[in-house]
Amino acid sequence: MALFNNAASYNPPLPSLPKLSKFKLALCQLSVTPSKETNIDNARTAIETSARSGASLVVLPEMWNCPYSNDNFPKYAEDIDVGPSPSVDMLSEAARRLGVTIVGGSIPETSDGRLYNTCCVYGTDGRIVAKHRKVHLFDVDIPGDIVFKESDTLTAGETPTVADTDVGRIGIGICHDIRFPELALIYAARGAHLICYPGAFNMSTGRSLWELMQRARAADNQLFVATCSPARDPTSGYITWGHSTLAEPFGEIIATTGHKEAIVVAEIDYSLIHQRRLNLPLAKQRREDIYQFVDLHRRYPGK
Ligand SMILES: NC(=O)CC(=O)C(=O)O
Repeated sequence: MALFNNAASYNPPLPSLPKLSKFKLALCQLSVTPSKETNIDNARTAIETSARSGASLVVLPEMWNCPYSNDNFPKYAEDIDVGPSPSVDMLSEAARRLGVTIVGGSIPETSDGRLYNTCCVYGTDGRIVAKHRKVHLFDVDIPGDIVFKESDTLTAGETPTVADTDVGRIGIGICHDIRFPELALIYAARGAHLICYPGAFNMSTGRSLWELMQRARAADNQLFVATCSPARDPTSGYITWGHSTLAEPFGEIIATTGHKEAIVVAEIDYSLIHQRRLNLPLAKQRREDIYQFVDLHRRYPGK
């Protein structure tokens, strides 16, 4: 029985290797304070430290410039396209000055009267090469534990996002986006080497799901997955799990950290993608005679 309409064949290409196929990645697990200026200064310092450690790719957390709450999102929001945007200016300047690619975590974005949870990717020339607006908003209701409704203030993005950079093709998801294997499947089908998920899982979902989700997305799609969380602040209204992590194409964890402020530096070698896909050729074993994959974005580009 076909579960999906036969519009596209899911046969992820072996992605060709980018300019830099072996490089260091840094995950900056930043403390987030009520002062946006302090957050921007801290992020700049962490990026500089990462570059000094030899990182070619630096990843920041979800909502690194703004304590995570619906009250704060409008107060800390920046208009990325029109400006002013001190967070974007800092990231762009740092990427260019240090010659690193930056997956700029996420910040609240204001645009045409709406708010989004948005991640920009910066090339080594400082230009924004991709902008991802979180497509799955985090609405959760676990009575006695956690209630949060991003949809009270935020609007969901409409498209998957792939960035072509010096350090490969990178698919972007923001936190709750990691729970949707379909998004990761699209990135794999488009030849991504790595999926980056800036994220801020909380103490409840973090314990049970944070590691599981990233290892699953890496193993399902036989590519690298990197997550980057804010550091845990037990006094905050929304306490984050931490544990920023890099997983490889078999789902093994290459590097991770605890819940305090930290920079995780680890080496990525994309030849492992080829090796793992030879070891276990899932693309050839897939039963497209009984189920098929539809990449709706490819079918309706621009939607
Ligand atoms: N910020 C989020 O999307 C949080 C999330 O997904 C969680 O599980 O916590």
